[in-house]
Amino acid sequence: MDIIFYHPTFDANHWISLLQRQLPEARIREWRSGDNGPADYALVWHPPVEMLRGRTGLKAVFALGAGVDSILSKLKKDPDLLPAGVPLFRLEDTGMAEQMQEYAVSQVLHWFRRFDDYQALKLQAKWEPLADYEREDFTIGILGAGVLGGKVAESLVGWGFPVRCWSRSHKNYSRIKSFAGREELSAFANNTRVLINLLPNTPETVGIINSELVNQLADNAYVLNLARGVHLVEDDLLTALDSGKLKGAMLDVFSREPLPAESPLWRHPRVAITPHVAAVTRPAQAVEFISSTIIQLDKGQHPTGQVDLQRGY
Ligand SMILES: NC(=O)C1=CN([C@@H]2O[C@H](COP(=O)(O)OP(=O)(O)OC[C@H]3O[C@@H](n4cnc5c(N)ncnc54)[C@H](O)[C@@H]3O)[C@@H](O)[C@H]2O)C=CC1
Ligand SMILES: O=C(O)C(=O)CO
Repeated sequence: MDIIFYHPTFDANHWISLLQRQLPEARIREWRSGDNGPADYALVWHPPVEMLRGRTGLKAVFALGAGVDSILSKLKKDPDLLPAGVPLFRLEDTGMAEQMQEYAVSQVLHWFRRFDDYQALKLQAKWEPLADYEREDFTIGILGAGVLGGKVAESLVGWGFPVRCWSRSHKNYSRIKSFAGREELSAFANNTRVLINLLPNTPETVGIINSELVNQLADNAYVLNLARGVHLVEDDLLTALDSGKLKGAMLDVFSREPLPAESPLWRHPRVAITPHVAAVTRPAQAVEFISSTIIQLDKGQHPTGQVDLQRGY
């Protein structure tokens, strides 16, 4: 079996040696421009069109991340980016759920324990104990209840918060309230105090965190955007922060990355920012998932993780 690998920044040698350990029989190489040699599988991130053009003999292409929005948006502009009929797989969890849980739980607890208020008081040298927040007033609403959103929901239930999620179809959770479809979005938003976004970027989800949605949240709500910048209408967020509807926001992703220095988000006192690091690809776990998927495909099985190109995730 021949495997080609391309990533603009990852250490290809490290990935190839991890893959070789899992798939000792495979011939694995870093793809470079001009390489038209044989390939059964391709592992890619931001691949040049030349890499996969016409490779209809591939058994699968693996995206080296959870979100496939960038590859699908480039595919719309250039249908040669992926060979027709070849399945595209994405990473499912591979260590990202744990990272998302760490991020979401730590920030929810930060807001719940009013560390944002105490930081503001500290800057005024004020010693002032504040009233505690109650968990029942701290409903967490998670947009997207997939591989990552589902795990984040479970961890917040473990901390005793009321948790609800919103997805395309209803989920059968015992302690998480499930809402589905546009018709239930308002009911989901109503009384949500912390809105966490873990949706994929598709034409249906772009701009979903806008004034209309934010105005339906509980007063003094918070927004945690962990998915993609285009989900959030940044001007609407700033308006809601300045009107007092929102108490704070923590953003990991932005419609333009890196976030330009002139963005008012950098200077807003109630906006916290991280540079798209909520959950990064972990090579060893990703390689384990990819190798096991390859083995299943070679046996004619139907592993999970295949992207539905029509649905867009
Ligand atoms: N900030 C970061 O570092 C990272 C961000 N991400 C983002 O997180 C996203 C989610 O990842 P996974 O949980 O693995 O995806 P997933 O595909 O397992 O879950 C997606 C969820 O969104 C729901 N959904 C999709 N379209 C919908 C619609 N139109 N209406 C209602 N619900 C809808 C699905 O029902 C599902 O519950 C990725 O697509 C990626 O953009 C992923 C990894 C790292
Ligand atoms: O895997 C993804 O989709 C990411 O955003 C990685 O940072």
